[in-house]
Amino acid sequence: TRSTRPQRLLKVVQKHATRGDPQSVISAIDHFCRHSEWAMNVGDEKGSILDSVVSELNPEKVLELGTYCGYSTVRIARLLPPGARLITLEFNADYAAIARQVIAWAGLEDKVQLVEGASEDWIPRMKEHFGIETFDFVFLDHWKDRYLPDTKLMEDCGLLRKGTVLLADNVICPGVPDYLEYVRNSLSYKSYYFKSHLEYTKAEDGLEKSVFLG
Ligand SMILES: Cc1ccc(Cc2cc(O)c(O)c(C(=O)NC/C=C/[C@H]3O[C@@H](n4cnc5c(N)ncnc54)[C@H](O)[C@@H]3O)c2)cc1
Ligand SMILES: [Mg+2]
Repeated sequence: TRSTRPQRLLKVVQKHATRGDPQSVISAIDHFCRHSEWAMNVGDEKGSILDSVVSELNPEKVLELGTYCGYSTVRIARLLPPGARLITLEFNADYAAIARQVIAWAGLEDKVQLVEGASEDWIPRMKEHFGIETFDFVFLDHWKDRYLPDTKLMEDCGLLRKGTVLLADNVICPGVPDYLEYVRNSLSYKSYYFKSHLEYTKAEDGLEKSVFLG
């Protein structure tokens, strides 16, 4: 039977990227998605904004919701200081299997813990299962109707501290209206919109950076 797009993306990484070189993995995926098959990675343009937010923050404890093929996982993990940890949640077993191999090809498996399961099941278990007190940085890029409930769940589980940064992909396209309304109107967040484009296209999209105020 025909291969899947994530399988073809992994093949491109293994053919064109250099083992242990995260930038070559990122470039191989971006070239494939721009010239062969579009895929829902955060992409190079929004990815540069993601890079700048991570570099400025230098986070020790990072959570990513929605691994997909591991593109943003690699983007974030490559910038983390030694000893820092990224936990990424992915409930599709096929995508998780591809992402593990992409992350390994980039040589970042020591910084990344890919957990196969649903965010709503694992967010409440972060403290007892992973010994996480609070996260410094959270990247939201999973199903768009889960951004708001999962943010409230992280608040309720005490996983956010004064200064924790949430960065949400796709706040315009596909759009997350309920999440935007919440972080932009809640007294518990200071929110900023980074205007950009939907990955590999000319359509408008953007990232929303929201700082939890405690
Ligand atoms: C109209 C329209 C359609 C599509 C686009 C294009 C477009 C552009 C984008 O950047 C996008 O991020 C998306 C998008 O839909 N992303 C959803 C991404 C899900 C991944 O996360 C996984 N997952 C989903 N919920 C959970 C969950 N609870 N726990 C654990 N993993 C979860 C899934 O298993 C997938 O691996 C779409 C633009 C406009
Ligand atoms: Mg996205």
